[in-house]
Amino acid sequence: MVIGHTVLNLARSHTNWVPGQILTRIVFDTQLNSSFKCYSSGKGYIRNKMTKYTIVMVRHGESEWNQKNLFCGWYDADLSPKGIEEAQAAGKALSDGKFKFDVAHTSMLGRAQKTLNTILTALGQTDIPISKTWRLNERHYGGLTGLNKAETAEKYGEDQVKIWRRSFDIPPPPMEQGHAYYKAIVEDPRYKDGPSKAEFPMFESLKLTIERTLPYWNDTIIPQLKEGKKIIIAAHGNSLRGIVKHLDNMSDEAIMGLNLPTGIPFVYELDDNFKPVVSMKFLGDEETVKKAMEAVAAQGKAK
Ligand SMILES: O=C(O)[C@H](O)COP(=O)(O)O
Repeated sequence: MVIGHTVLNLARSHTNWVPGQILTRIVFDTQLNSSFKCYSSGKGYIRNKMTKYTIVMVRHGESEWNQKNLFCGWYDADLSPKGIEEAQAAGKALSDGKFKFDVAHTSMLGRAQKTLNTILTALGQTDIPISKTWRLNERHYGGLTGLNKAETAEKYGEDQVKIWRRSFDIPPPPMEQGHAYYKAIVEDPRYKDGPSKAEFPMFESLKLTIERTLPYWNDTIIPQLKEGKKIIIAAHGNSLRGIVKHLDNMSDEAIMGLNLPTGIPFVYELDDNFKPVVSMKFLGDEETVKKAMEAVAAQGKAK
């Protein structure tokens, strides 16, 4: 059975699970025809590697541009009312799970920062240090920024939109100087300390996104984990997909099938080599997570 087989392979590659303990985890379907499958077994598997570090990540709540189904990227769209509710629910889930954090990391974009603040408010932890970095920004959607995803699929075809949205290394077309949002992004004073002119993207594939996100993971997040800090990252669909791909050592093909839902926190437990002992454990019920992932995947369908 494909699902069980996939779980076993993923599990073995991470941790040499052995039978005996209940485990529920999200896995990726090898056929890539749906965003993910859930697997839960009464027999399950015990990990024989120890969790040394725990880190929580969350994609921001629904933004106004998610709600309108527009390619957003580095445009600073606010949270929609539903996105605020999602952020509040994320805070409640973390509070119910008794999570506490020492530090938080987020992007330069308001939707991620607001999600983080809403969560920290729910946890009574608004006083912890918050680091903001462009390296956790959403991938830059280039010339597609501001276009409606469904209309773009009607015009260029769903396959092309899927390539733009989910291929590993095929970028969207660049954002030209005359683009409606060029100035709003390039001249935004929040970027005065970086990225440099040379680093400032005009488009990004997932590969390029990972190339600027991973240095932050390696040089900032990992050292803090080593210091014993409890960390939450509030960021974006594609900057987080990059981190997930790295942590789970997913192939360029497999990552195409992953669509992260808005506003549902997920937990990674890592061993002493920063390899996952538990991958992407969502703080939400399976059905809700599954539906939310499918809805993200469907944004690129023609109407
Ligand atoms: O930038 C955007 O439009 C979204 O936040 C992520 O979009 P995607 O799911 O189409 O990659």
